[in-house]
This record gives sequence, structure tokens and C-alpha cells, in this order.
Amino acid sequence: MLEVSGLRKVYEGHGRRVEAIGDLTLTVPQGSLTCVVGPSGCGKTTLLRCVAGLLPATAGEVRVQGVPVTGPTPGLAVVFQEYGRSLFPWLRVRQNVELPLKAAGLPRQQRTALVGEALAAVGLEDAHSAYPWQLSGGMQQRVAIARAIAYQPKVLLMDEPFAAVDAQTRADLEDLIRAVWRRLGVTLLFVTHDIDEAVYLGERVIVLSASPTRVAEDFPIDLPDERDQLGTRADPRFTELRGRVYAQIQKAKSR
Ligand SMILES: Nc1ncnc2c1ncn2[C@@H]1O[C@H](COP(=O)(O)OP(=O)(O)OP(=O)(O)O)[C@@H](O)[C@H]1O
Repeated sequence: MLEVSGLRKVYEGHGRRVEAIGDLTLTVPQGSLTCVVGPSGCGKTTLLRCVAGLLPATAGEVRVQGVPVTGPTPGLAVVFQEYGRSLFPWLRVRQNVELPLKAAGLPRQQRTALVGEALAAVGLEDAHSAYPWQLSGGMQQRVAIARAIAYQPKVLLMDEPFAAVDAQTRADLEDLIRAVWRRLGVTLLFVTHDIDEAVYLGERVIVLSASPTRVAEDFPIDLPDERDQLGTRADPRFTELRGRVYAQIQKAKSR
């Protein structure tokens, strides 16, 4: 379980002061898939960085499994948009995936098994020995996802992970994420600027207000658990939910 209570983040320096997060409280239950959307620049990335312990909060608290986050936290993994910068170009695919497992001190045999399983889960069994720069953008993002899941996180944070890939790859990766989430039972917080993606993926969509951000609305997504790109997106309930999220974001913008 992930708990954010009274979170506030003010950036200060170089004669500039930006209150990115005003007062934000939310709970992400164990094993759930929550998507976060909001107007451009509202503070989505700032929220994720505070949750990940990569950025200190100005006030408030983040807890993972009841433990306050004060820095990079065991059991928590992050996948960023910029896969090109998150993989090490001089390491082969399997070495990139293995890195956090080495850092965690896992024995070699266990590392090899976890890396193999994670690469198989993202459909990259044949790319063990390749270097990231030999792969397409979508494949590189799969490596980043494999690295996160090999680590067997309790909480997985994703910050617009599919923003830089083409539409077809994006659809495949969305389905991959739902499959991985269901298989691992991980608690997933997924930030996106894409309303359709949020409704398609989520069990719940949280809409943030313009900055200084807070939770503007919290929509349960009552679509069937089995989702597919054609059927789900053609479901009248999908269209209705997308419309409600869109309207809420428009409202949040003009606040
Ligand atoms: N390092 C920083 N120093 C100062 N201000 C920052 C910094 N990072 C972000 N900000 C400001 O904080 C606010 C929120 O930015 P953030 O990147 O978190 O929003 P976002 O919702 O992720 O944006 P986008 O929709 O463009 O992805 C913006 O006003 C931004 O200019």
C-alpha cells in the first residue's frame, strides 16, 4: 500500500519560487492499478519523484507499506519516459536488467532466473545479448520494464512511460503492463497525460488540478477486468468515463 498525506512541494532557487504541489493526499491500495492525469505542468512528475524518494517533499509524507519514504526505497521501482537515458548503453540487455539485483546483493543463480523470467514476460527472450542502442524505442522501453519487474517491486511507479513510442507499440505496451500487473499483483501508480490511456489501463483514475496541485477528482473505472484495445475502447462505458475525465481536466485547468 502507498499512502501520500498532506504532500507539498515548493521549488526554490535562482530567484524563482514554484509551488508545484499544494496539498495532496491519496492512498493507493495494495495490488491496485491507479492512473494519474492532469493538466500539462500540473505537477505529475514532481509527485512521482517525491513518492519515489528522488525529491524531498517540502511538507507532508509518503509511506510505502507503512514505512516513510526518505530516499530511494527498497521494494519500489520506477520506469521513466526517457528509456534512452535510463539504460546503460555499454551494458548488454541482461546486464541492464540484472543491475538492481546485483545492487540488492542477490546470488548469481537467483539473478539469472529473475532476469530470464522478466525478459520472457516482456517478450525479449532473444535480446539478452544485445546492447540497448541496437534495439527499437519500444524494445528499449520493454527492457526498462523488465528491469523494474525483475526486481520484484512491491510498488511500481511509471511516469509517462509510453509517451515516446509509436501508437501501435504503445497499445502493445499498455496490454503488456496490464498483464504484468495482474500476474505480479504489484501496486502500480501510472502517470500519463493521455486520458484514453488512463481509462484503458486503470482501475481508478485520479485527476489532479493545475499547480499548485491537489486531487481534483477520483474516478473508479468500472470497466470489465479483461480489456482489449478494440472491444474496451468501443464500449459505451469507456466513452462515458473518458468524457467525464476530460471534462474534469478542463475544469481543473480553468480553476
Ligand atoms: N527542478 C525544478 N525547478 C523548478 N521548478 C520546477 C522543477 N521541476 C518542475 N518544476 C515546476 O513545477 C511545476 C510542475 O512540473 P512537473 O514537471 O512536475 O509537471 P508535469 O505535470 O509532470 O508536467 P508535464 O505535463 O509537462 O509532464 C511546473 O510549473 C514546473 O515548471
